[in-house]
Amino acid sequence: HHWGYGKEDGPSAWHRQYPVAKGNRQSPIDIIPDEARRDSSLGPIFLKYDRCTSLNISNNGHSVVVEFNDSDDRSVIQGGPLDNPYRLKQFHFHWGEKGCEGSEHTVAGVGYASELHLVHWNAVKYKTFEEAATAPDGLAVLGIFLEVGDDHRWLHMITDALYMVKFKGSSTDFKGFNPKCLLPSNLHYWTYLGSLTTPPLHESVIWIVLKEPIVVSDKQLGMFRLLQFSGEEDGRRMRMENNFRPPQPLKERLVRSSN
Ligand SMILES: NS(=O)(=O)c1ncc[nH]1
Ligand SMILES: [Zn+2]
Repeated sequence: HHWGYGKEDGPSAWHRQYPVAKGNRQSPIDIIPDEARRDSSLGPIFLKYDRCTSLNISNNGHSVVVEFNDSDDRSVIQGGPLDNPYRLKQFHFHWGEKGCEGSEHTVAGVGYASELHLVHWNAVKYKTFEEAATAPDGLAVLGIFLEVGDDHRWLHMITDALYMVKFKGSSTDFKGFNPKCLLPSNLHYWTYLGSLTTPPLHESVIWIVLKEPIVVSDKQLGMFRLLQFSGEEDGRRMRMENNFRPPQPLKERLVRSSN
């Protein structure tokens, strides 16, 4: 009996199997810009992504995930709140069924249509992603909001592949993709200490959430909703949408802001 996003197995039920769901540094959160502390010691983030490290795109039953070769430092994020480079492991999306909700983080109570997460791990201090994923400074996730408007000129490279991974457990080659094409022009960000937003909800993430959303069309977002939570053999069709966790209590945390 696996976790999901439905009424019975969704975010409000996760604490039964994953008690850390009620922990002190859970994600996502509602980011309140006026309450974030502008921190001049927070430098710019640097993203060095190598197109040769992308491997495959797959449907894991919760989202669509693009995985990367993380055997060296060809694709890393560094700077900002990070003490060393963190290696890109995968990116994935969260989205809703209509334009006004679907992101995980919200900004002053307002949600976006979707949110892209680029997941990186601290390969300087830890030997494997799995080990890093349970350490308080093990992961760095870059969050990028997607808002609905014109077509995104490069997102079609992902949406064109979605028909190949319609069902849970499907995967296909996805070589030569550089996720740098999915970044907004401005890399100003908020940062805070949080967790994975899906089970096991480990409190191991330094979150870096970009202030500027990217713009994608409703048509492009609609392609994500053609994906299924369920496998090909499953009788019931389960459209993949609303795969987002709502904001969690901030507790004693401070959100910092780059300039
Ligand atoms: N949504 S998230 O980026 O916090 C995540 N990555 C891996 C598992 N969960
Ligand atoms: Zn995510």
